[in-house]
Amino acid sequence: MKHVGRLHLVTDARPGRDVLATVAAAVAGGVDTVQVRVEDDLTDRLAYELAESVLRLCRDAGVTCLVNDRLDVALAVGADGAHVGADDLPVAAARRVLGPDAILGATARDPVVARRAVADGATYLGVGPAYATSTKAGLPDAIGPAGVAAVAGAVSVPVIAIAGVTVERIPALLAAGAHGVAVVGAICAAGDPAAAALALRAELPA
Ligand SMILES: Cc1ncc(COP(=O)(O)OP(=O)(O)O)c(N)n1
Ligand SMILES: Cc1nc(C(=O)O)sc1CCOP(=O)(O)O
Ligand SMILES: [Mg+2]
Repeated sequence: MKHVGRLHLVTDARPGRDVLATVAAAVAGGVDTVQVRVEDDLTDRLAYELAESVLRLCRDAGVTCLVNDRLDVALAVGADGAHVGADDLPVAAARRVLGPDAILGATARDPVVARRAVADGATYLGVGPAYATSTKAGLPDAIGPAGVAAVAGAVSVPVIAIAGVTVERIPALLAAGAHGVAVVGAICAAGDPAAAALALRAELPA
């Protein structure tokens, strides 16, 4: 099984974004896990083709590649695993679909959901929103480092903090028990995604 990684890039696949160029730059800068996340209305065909291309970049760099939501796409391209949340397949079902060896991430915003997700087979937890974000609408209030700490203290799997993560905020998230962070805007909206990834990476343990 590949490693869960400490610096996750979640792709920003909104129209007009050059996802592959961003992924290539981010990987060069030190991203060690890429999660392919596409718009809900993107066709399966296009999601498959994008995931296949991202996976190729990841394989060349020895980086972990996960697919958000679409387990069929994850399996079809041979990704290292997938990430599911409250609107997706339940964690136990996702584990059955992916098999025992895949990396399976699950969203957990509190300790109760976190413990259940781990019992059902999650390899790691995506925990947030750590801070406010403009990247995704409809989220609950930010839980902050204290909320991340509550989840991290309840489970023994790696906790990946997500939402509003910046270079400056990483130390507080690590102190809260996060194993790593997942970002969209901090890399995808940066003028120089490779430099942005390098700066984030510098705040994380090896
Ligand atoms: C690392 C990580 N954490 C949380 C999420 C959110 O997943 P989910 O709740 O399923 O929401 P969508 O991303 O599907 O909109 C994530 N993708 N990655
Ligand atoms: C995809 C996603 N899921 C979240 C959650 O809390 O469930 S926050 C998020 C996007 C995070 O983007 P940024 O790094 O630009 O804040
Ligand atoms: Mg989801």
